[in-house]
Amino acid sequence: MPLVELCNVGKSYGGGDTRTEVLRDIHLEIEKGEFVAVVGYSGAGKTTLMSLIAGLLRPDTGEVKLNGKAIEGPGPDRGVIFQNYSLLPWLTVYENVYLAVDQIFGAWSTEKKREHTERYIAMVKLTEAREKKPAQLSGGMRQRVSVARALAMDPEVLLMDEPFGALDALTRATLQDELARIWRATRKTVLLITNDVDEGILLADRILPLSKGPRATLGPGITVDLERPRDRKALNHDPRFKEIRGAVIGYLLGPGAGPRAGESAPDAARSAEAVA
Ligand SMILES: Nc1ncnc2c1ncn2[C@@H]1O[C@H](COP(=O)(O)OP(=O)(O)OP(=O)(O)O)[C@@H](O)[C@H]1O
Repeated sequence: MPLVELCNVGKSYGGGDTRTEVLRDIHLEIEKGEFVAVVGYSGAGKTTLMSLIAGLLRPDTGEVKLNGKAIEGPGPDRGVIFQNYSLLPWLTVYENVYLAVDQIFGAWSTEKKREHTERYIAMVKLTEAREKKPAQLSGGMRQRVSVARALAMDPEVLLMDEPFGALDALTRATLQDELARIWRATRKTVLLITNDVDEGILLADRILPLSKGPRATLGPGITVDLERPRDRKALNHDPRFKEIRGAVIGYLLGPGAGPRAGESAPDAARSAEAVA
């Protein structure tokens, strides 16, 4: 049984003349321990898809399941990381993570909760910044806190919605490498939503392209059979990497999947268009 399963899912916003069908016929299965990336156009419905799995939205049609059971709302079995950090500004790095640990593992001894908190802060290399408040941190550091907090809650699946989208290119690359390292160490099930094709290929086992909206749907899964750990510099010269990139971009730019007015293309597709 897949850990996460979406079957024939559809979602619209609004009603009457203003009704927009954002997602249609979404089928998705994620196995335990798998790292899946959904890559798609801005405005196509990526956040809507994530919110359905997070339990923040209900589908109009179809079913969204975790471990075979319909998702009724948000829960600690799904750790969600959004683009805009969502940390509590009046708490330190340590307190932000500890609060989440305490909510989930309230029955543990204080000592055990402290150790657990410290371990995840160390995992994202923030031990030295543990007493700082979010306003004193860079965007990359804030997002590391979000990752530590989500992982410390030990969810069954980590849902990441454009987690590095607000970061500069160098910080983004560093955090991608850190996420890859953490994933290798934890083998946590991850669903990453991104508009960056290369990010998806660098990190995931499988890429699912999301076609243009409205009525966006997932294209055929593309397996990323590149050895790990993956070296971003070496990948640029790897023929298999280029093949996978070509397949994803080919689908996204192909008939029926390209951008419509008001939407922007995923990063690599945009540069592929410029070259073409
Ligand atoms: N609450 C809402 N009410 C009405 N329309 C909405 C609502 N939320 C999203 N939409 C519309 O649904 C479409 C998909 O939005 P969504 O945020 O899921 O896209 P996205 O792919 O995550 O975009 P981005 O990459 O820009 O964040 C957009 O056209 C958006 O304007």
